[in-house]
Amino acid sequence: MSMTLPREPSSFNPKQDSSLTEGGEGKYKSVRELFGTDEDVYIMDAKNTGNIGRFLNHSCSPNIFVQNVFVDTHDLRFPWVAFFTLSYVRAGTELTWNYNYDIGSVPGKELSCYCGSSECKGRLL
Ligand SMILES: C[S@@+](CC[C@H](N)C(=O)[O-])C[C@H]1O[C@@H](n2cnc3c(N)ncnc32)[C@H](O)[C@@H]1O
Repeated sequence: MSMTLPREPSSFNPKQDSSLTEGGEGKYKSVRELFGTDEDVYIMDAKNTGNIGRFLNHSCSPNIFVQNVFVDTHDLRFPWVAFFTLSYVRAGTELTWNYNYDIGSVPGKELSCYCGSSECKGRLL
């Protein structure tokens, strides 16, 4: 018999988590500053921890796509972020998705794309 523990939305305040700060200085840069103070946003940041999905690379010709799925609540703020294949994928093939970042949207940040696709746009950011 398998038991499934209830999955609760968690709250997280980076300013209260001492593992993310060192000597009062922020150890990791928060992306919260990219949003306005009046914007009520939830950010899923897998930089330091997360499941295997955080290792999926971007490709300009991806073989999977991402979709929000509502499993344990219909609260739009707490979807499961699910990946589905776009077509048959042979075992051993790297799974990649299109990050769909807006190139030039993060001031001072440029990221070249190395997906290797013939349709590569050359940049992630
Ligand atoms: C979600 S992580 C993917 C896993 C990461 N490659 C790793 O080894 O931990 C996203 C980061 O991987 C890198 N990355 C993913 N796809 C890329 C691509 N097509 N070209 C260049 N860098 C990529 C970028 O540094 C990006 O910020």
